[in-house]
Amino acid sequence: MAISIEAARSAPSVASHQAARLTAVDVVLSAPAGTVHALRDVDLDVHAASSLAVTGASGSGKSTLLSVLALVRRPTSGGVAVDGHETSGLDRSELVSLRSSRVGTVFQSFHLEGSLSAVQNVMLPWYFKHGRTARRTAKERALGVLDLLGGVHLADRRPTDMCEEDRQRVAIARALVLDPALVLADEPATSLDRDAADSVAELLLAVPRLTGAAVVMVTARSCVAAAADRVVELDSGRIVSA
Ligand SMILES: Nc1ncnc2c1ncn2[C@@H]1O[C@H](COP(=O)(O)OP(=O)(O)OP(=O)(O)O)[C@@H](O)[C@H]1O
Repeated sequence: MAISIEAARSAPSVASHQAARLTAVDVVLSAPAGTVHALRDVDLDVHAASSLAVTGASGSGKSTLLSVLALVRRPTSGGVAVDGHETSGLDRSELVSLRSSRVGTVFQSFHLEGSLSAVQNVMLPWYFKHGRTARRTAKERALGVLDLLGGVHLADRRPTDMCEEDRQRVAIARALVLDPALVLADEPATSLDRDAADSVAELLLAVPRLTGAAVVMVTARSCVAAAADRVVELDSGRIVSA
């Protein structure tokens, strides 16, 4: 049985706290010509069940911000909390565990497994977390999320037999299958034509309403940013408008 929109809405809620919180975050990176201050004194609350667009010129720190939120890059200084969990005291395996259970990521180039059907792709994070023991539950959950995103008809198709918009629909479903508090997307529609890009952006911006997750999306398109609940603009690693 597919999971309905109502069931997804009643999934564990993050409403009692922020989906993510950055406090005075600095990221300093080593570069051949010296050091680069990729993020400077960034304070940011990502509210549960809301969408946030991140904009800024090339090199302003957008991808670095997402990598910090994804718990992939530790800040040089400052605090990061995801879904109410402070991360500064966590070791690498604890960070990986928090990321895999509470953060979903949507990649520009989909990163779907071509030899698997859509529903099998969506089930993958479930298998990594729970093993193959709960196969039936995994499939029900995957079909439910595909249904939620208007993609249940794609379930048995392989990524190679779909248009790019539908591939990204499947990739978004995969990002949602473990019911994350936070979904991150770094320019998720760059490789798509304008109409498909709009549909993908629309779908991502609907996720907070559909599942209660917060969505943080890097976008260069002002119309997409304007459709988000909030916009932050970065300039040389600083938030210049929020
Ligand atoms: N691995 C790295 N090592 C050193 N410097 C880096 C590294 N990654 C990014 N930088 C630098 O950090 C700054 C911020 O980069 P970042 O990729 O976060 O910006 P961006 O806004 O996402 O840019 P773009 O829109 O071009 O992807 C830039 O000056 C960049 O050159």
